[in-house]
Amino acid sequence: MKKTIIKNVGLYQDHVIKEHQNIEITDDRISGFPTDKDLLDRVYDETLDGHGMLATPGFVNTHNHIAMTVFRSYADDMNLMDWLQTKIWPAEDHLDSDVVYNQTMLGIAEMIRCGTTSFADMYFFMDDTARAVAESGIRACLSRGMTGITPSAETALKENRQLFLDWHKKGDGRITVMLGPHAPYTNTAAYLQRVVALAKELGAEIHTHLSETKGEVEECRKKYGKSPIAWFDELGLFDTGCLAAHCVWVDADDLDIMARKHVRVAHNPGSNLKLASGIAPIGKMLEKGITVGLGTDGASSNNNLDIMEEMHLAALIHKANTLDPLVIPAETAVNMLTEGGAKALGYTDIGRLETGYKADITLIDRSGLHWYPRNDQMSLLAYAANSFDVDTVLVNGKILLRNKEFTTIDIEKIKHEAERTKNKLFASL
Ligand SMILES: CSC[C@H]1O[C@@H](n2cnc3c(O)ncnc32)[C@H](O)[C@@H]1O
Ligand SMILES: [Zn+2]
Repeated sequence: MKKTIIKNVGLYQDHVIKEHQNIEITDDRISGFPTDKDLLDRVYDETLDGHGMLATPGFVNTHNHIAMTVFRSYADDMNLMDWLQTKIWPAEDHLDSDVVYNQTMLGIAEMIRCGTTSFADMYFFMDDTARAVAESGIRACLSRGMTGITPSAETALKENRQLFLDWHKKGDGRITVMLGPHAPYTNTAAYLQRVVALAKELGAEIHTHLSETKGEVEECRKKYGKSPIAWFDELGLFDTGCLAAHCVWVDADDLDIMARKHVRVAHNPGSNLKLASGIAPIGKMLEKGITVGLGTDGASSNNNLDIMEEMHLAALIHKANTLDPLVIPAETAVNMLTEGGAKALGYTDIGRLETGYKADITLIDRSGLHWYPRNDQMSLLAYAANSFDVDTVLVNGKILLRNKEFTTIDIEKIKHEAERTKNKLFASL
């Protein structure tokens, strides 16, 4: 049994920050909030000084294609379909397991440095992604992306099944697996029905892209006479639980279906802006009680994996889009970064700093000039803070970043390998 104490820290709970608190961790879970007096006769294996810091639930990145770090700043200023069809999909044919493993390590390091403790991913060579997750100590929800209209359709189904059998609830329980049908426009009804059958057989949830662009919705209506949300609902894709990325072009009927079927949304404001996809009606989703978390999407459409930036964007763009300054207040933005994100990934004991919850914790250094004067700390966190303030990151009670230094990752090796595998991939194009 390992006992860790975080002493004298600002504690974020239910949108309230209490100063001078202690957080006790036993193995992988928060075991209490002892008083200073309690600490006098307790002995700990590890002590973290939280003086000047704010402890928040670890940040959650609900939608990523992590190994796409290799395509960072490779194809910019294009819309989604041009970007996918002319640049990304042809280049992805040249990926291999060495590229995916090393680029995943780079992405994991970037996310940990930005305070992220868990992420959802959909990509290829997911066994290598799982290996990098297991080694680095981060938490992840992984799916093999599946496109039913390509020659890889059969292999993809087999690989996603095997990924589930090999990795679901593995890596000290840090890894979960979903099924990843890519999108309505890359799949057929017959293939999606096989995905649903597999989901029911395994008890697996679904991670997909839905209603990302106006063109996607128009094409779906023309082909099937209904919206992508209605089509996926009819095919049963929401029946075992679904994490849907984007949901930009959804109407009132779609929102009703999403609320009724408990579809959880990964909101990717940076990617939606950069690919000129549009702005999702997040205020309306929240009004209907739909769970919403934040995602970066891959590093090629963002172009970084800094989830605090997504929180800032989410806190700002919806105000301008709806002309309502109250649509996403500071505490809602912070909630999407933490608890909302954790719920979106299907976690039931992650996303809050409470006794019994997993010890996924981000410590934020509040010494920067932008943290002064101390008016409203929720506002400072949502609007003024940035990821350079992240000082310490714990996942499952284990310290992955301490005083802004990695504890499990050799960062120079990661940079070298990222450059090597990028050169290898681009030489093969
Ligand atoms: C089949 S694995 C995942 C697949 O998704 C592609 N992708 C990356 N970003 C997006 C996005 O915003 N919308 C749709 N598809 C996206 C990625 O390149 C892989 O091919
Ligand atoms: Zn995506």
